[in-house]
Amino acid sequence: MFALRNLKNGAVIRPLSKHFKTGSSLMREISLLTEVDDNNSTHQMFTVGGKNGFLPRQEPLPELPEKYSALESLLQRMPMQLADGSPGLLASGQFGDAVRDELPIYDVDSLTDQRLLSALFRDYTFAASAYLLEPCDILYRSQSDYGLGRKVLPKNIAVPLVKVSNKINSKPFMEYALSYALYNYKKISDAGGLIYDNLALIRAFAGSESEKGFVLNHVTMVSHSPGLVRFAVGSLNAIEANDREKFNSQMSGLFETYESINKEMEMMWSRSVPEDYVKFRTFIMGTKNQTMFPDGVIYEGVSDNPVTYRGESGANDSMVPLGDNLLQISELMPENPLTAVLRDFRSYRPTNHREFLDYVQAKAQQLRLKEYAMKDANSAAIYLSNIDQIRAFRHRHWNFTKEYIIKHTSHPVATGGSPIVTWLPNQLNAVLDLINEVSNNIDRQKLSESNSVRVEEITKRAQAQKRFLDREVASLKTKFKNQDRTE
Ligand code: HEM
Repeated sequence: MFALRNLKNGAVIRPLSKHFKTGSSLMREISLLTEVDDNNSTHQMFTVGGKNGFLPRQEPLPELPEKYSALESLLQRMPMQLADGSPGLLASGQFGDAVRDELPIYDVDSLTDQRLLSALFRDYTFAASAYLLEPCDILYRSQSDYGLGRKVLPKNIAVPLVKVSNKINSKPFMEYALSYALYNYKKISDAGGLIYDNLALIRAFAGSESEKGFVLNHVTMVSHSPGLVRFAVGSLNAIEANDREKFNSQMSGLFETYESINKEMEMMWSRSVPEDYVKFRTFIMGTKNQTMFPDGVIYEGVSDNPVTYRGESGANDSMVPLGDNLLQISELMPENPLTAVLRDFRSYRPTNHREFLDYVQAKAQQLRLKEYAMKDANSAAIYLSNIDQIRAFRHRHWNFTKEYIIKHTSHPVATGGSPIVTWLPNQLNAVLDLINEVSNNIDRQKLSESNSVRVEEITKRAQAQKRFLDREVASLKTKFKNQDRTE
């Protein structure tokens, strides 16, 4: 059995149970583990830990076993451009026919090995998205219009996909962590680290350098997340022990980790060319709040009732939500339909991530992290610096969205189903407002010299960005329709 102790280096948090509820008295139920039983193949792949952070606890399985060779072969021949430069099935619009002709209904009933189940989930979701969106991609390439997707997911994908999803507790659709990004990398050299030059993609739609850069840049950012997990838990523990010095050092560690993540994010510009993004983006679109699927999708052999799901999106990453929850930003988001989308996004992630984030949110509320930070001017400055890192992330991210998407398409909805010009600014605005509020409540006289300069810089920048953002969104709203529509 696992020992329930505090999180330390190398620890994982137990795949949480049906028993978890948010509420102060139930906090202990998410007791943190100190030992990983890597040999236990029935433990889910995504267990948050001080060693692996938000990445899977074992490297993703890069290739399916021989028994699934028809699926493996389809996925290897699928990308627009294959490794040798020749066109794949999606380039000629032959993927759908190949699925119908070649793919048996694999029996997955007896499977319990989570590493294999996760690989099958990744691969069936790739096949499902390619199948459903292939007609949209063909039309978009000639007319910059997505038209309609396929309405029925055939049973040779739908049936095993739903079964595998149930076994790993996810929705039966392409997902950020479990499919496209965080379960889609392999190391080139086993001995090497999780750095960009040592990583390759397992599956792809376009097969281009830009798609590789887009996906793997997420992975290299998330490779810093073990620090986030350790410092977040450390900050909460420090408040519980009323140890201000430790609180400040843990929050400083958190700040430095976010800074490294933001620095890594900046590499996106050189690793993935903005003009290329719309070429593979079609395949990561969802079926919810998208014109391509006005009636949803029927999963043949599963149910006659159509279903819809949000598409793959970094919005399902856990690093920024961790900051939002720990720093008590989440509860300050405005109550509006856009914020409801933010909450809905949070259900599209591995269960253990979700439970960890819920835990952090409830614990930060219970311990009143913000209030604790604000009681001491220098703690407040470090707290503000962390909020500023969340701002830096959202600000750069908004710039990505303008350069990679808004400049190249008039489609009004992002892959996750959020309105393209209002949703991201909704959260960025809330963070800018919070910076203003926190900064106004810091007693500047009590700050060290360096913290004084830091607070001043952060405040001025946030005020300037706020003025600019408001004008920018007002202008963009005149060009994009239905930007208040979220369902
Ligand atoms: C070219 C690069 C990128 C583009 C064009 C882009 C685009 C978008 C868009 C349009 C959304 C809105 C949600 C939706 O899909 O409906 C979104 C959300 C989000 N993406 Fe990205 N993204 C990029 C890179 C990244 C990276 C590298 C990360 C790192 C993990 C990331 C994390 C997020 C997060 C956390 C959100 C939610 C933002 C919030 O809570 O305010 N994205 N992204």
